[in-house]
Amino acid sequence: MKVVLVAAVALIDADGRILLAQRPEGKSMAGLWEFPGGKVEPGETPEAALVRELHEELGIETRNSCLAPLTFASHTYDDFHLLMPLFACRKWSGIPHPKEGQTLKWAHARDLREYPMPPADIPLIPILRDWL
Ligand SMILES: Nc1nc2c([nH]c(=O)n2[C@@H]2O[C@H](COP(=O)(O)OP(=O)(O)OP(=O)(O)O)[C@@H](O)[C@H]2O)c(=O)[nH]1
Repeated sequence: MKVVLVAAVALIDADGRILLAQRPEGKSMAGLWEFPGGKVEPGETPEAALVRELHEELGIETRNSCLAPLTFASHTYDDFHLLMPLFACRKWSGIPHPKEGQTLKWAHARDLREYPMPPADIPLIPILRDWL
């Protein structure tokens, strides 16, 4: 089974809300809400991948030192196994804008269950709720 490394981040605002992005039509798992992030390229660190993805997907800037490891997901999909470290980030510059057709939503940790998420993300919800 192919193991795919994807870095994801819980961006947390001053009110303790978390940024979710809804996968656009036409992509796998369209309509589900996920944490910003993406595949780690060969030779890239998860932190560098996130700094890059946050710039590309949301138009915001952050740095490695603002990304704190929180937990991870390890989930077997039909065609690959997803290994996804989840970082927490409270410091960035700019305002997140959907640059790739996503819909963005700031959600309170207690409301996360109301957003349909990919199966790999489900075990992360109680961890975020307890941590925030
Ligand atoms: N960014 C992100 N990806 C997630 C989450 N949960 C989860 O299962 N994934 C999966 O991890 C992969 C992320 O890859 P990506 O963001 O670079 O790729 P993509 O969706 O453009 O490509 P894809 O069409 O190949 O799925 C996707 O298969 C996505 O479904 C999550 O919370 N955040």
